[in-house]
Amino acid sequence: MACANTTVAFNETPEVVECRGERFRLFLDAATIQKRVAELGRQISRDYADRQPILIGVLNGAFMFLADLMRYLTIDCEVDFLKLSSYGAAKVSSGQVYELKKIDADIQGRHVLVVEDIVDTGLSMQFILERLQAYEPASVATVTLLHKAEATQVDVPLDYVGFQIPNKFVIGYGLDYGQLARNLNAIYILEE
Ligand SMILES: O=P(O)(O)OC[C@H]1O[C@H](OP(=O)(O)OP(=O)(O)O)[C@H](O)[C@@H]1O
Ligand SMILES: Nc1nc2[nH]cnc2c(=O)[nH]1
Ligand SMILES: [Mg+2]
Repeated sequence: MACANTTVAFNETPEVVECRGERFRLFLDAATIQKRVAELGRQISRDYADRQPILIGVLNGAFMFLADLMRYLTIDCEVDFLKLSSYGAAKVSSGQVYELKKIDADIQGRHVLVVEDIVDTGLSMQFILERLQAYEPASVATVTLLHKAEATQVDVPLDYVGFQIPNKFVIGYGLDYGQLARNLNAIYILEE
């Protein structure tokens, strides 16, 4: 099944998808993802029981994970977004992080949860954490659905991690390949 020019309905999870001429194999199915996101939601709700955090989603990749995670939070919370770009259309990080949109919310004195789809080299998360400190939040914690520990080059604190994954390129559930494949309901890994 191709994701470049074929519609994959939200309830379909093929074993293999083709995107921009590359084959990807099913790695984390929708049920597995939802179960883990629910666990993270429960854990964050417990940890923030006496606080009202603001979730900062990192566009574009984190939009789907953030939307699901918020629905598993049983505490009052707010949301805002910033937008970065580092991967471009490639399968490896450019090593350069660009800020494409700043946050709008005033986070001074607030409890911030940075929500990422993936921490790979760690350069995006490092850039975000440095930027956010300037706004003097009361606390900052990080949430990432995926972590490629083998690829992480910098020391960034990760407070909530959904899945540790191998150092391979993945797509789906918000993660793109040249802007495509974000709409897949599961996560697929590059076949080499
Ligand atoms: O740890 P790193 O090596 O910095 O990589 C992680 C970042 O790369 C991807 O975003 P990207 O910049 O490709 O933009 P996108 O979110 O719009 O897909 C991903 O969504 C993370 O934000
Ligand atoms: N789609 C995608 N984006 C990334 N950004 C950093 N790592 C990855 C990855 O493995 N897949
Ligand atoms: Mg991103």
